[in-house]
Amino acid sequence: MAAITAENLTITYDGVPAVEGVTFEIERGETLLLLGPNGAGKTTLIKTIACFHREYSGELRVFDRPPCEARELIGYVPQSHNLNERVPLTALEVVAMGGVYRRGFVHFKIAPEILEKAEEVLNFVGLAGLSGRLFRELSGGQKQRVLLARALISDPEILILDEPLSALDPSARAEVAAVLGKIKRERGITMVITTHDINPLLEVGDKVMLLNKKLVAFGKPEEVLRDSVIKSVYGPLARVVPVEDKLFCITGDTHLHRHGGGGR
Ligand SMILES: Nc1ncnc2c1ncn2[C@@H]1O[C@H](COP(=O)(O)OP(=O)(O)OP(=O)(O)O)[C@@H](O)[C@H]1O
Repeated sequence: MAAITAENLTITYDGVPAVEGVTFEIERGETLLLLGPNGAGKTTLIKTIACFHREYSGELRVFDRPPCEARELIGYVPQSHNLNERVPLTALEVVAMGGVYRRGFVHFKIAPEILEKAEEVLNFVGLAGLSGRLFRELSGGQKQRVLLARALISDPEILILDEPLSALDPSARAEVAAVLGKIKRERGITMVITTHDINPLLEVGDKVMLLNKKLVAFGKPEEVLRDSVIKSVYGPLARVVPVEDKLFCITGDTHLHRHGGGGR
């Protein structure tokens, strides 16, 4: 069954297109890696799938429903969390909040079954021992895993992640990528993940979309990650090279610059 279907989808802000004429389909359980340069429309597309943005034309279906009728199926992890870190919330409380909000109202006291579920998902993301630690005192990779747990607590059918690896160092990126792989293998959740750097995520990606306002390419990683395709968006120095039997995509985009993995 298709999890997400888009046909000739154009998304606008006050009539100005940010995403134009995009057609694609993602099956249940597949992971889509959404790649593209700054301003390509990645966040716009995922916000529209998650019903945070509604100005679009063409067809968009989430499990065969309009996005705004499928909201309870979607877990969304934004690029920067909206938690006020001056409030001393523990990791467990942050995760439990995901379970509370999903029910449409705010409790002052979190129900024991939600706390129990929060412990379970924290364990799933490998943070069982840190449930009592203050969120603000965690490392970047640990925070990102707590935010994943917060989205997982409501058992979403689709998990949408906006740049889950940005601002993390290489070892934290590998940690978070490993948890995403576990979510895919063990929970079979459909995922849409935006990224500037596709390399740490290639293992989890079933499909890759290269977006640059219009859809440049869409398909299996080996179909999309070809020199000619990558060069058409990122310029003549971009390329795809095999490294130890895996593809490595050099686009000159953020992470590669910051951490010296190659690039322009
Ligand atoms: N709220 C908004 N109002 C008007 N225009 C917007 C709004 N949000 C985004 N845009 C425009 O839509 C286009 C796509 O932006 P979007 O944030 O979706 O790109 P992106 O690929 O996620 O970029 P980045 O990688 O830099 O986050 C840009 O031209 C941007 O200026």
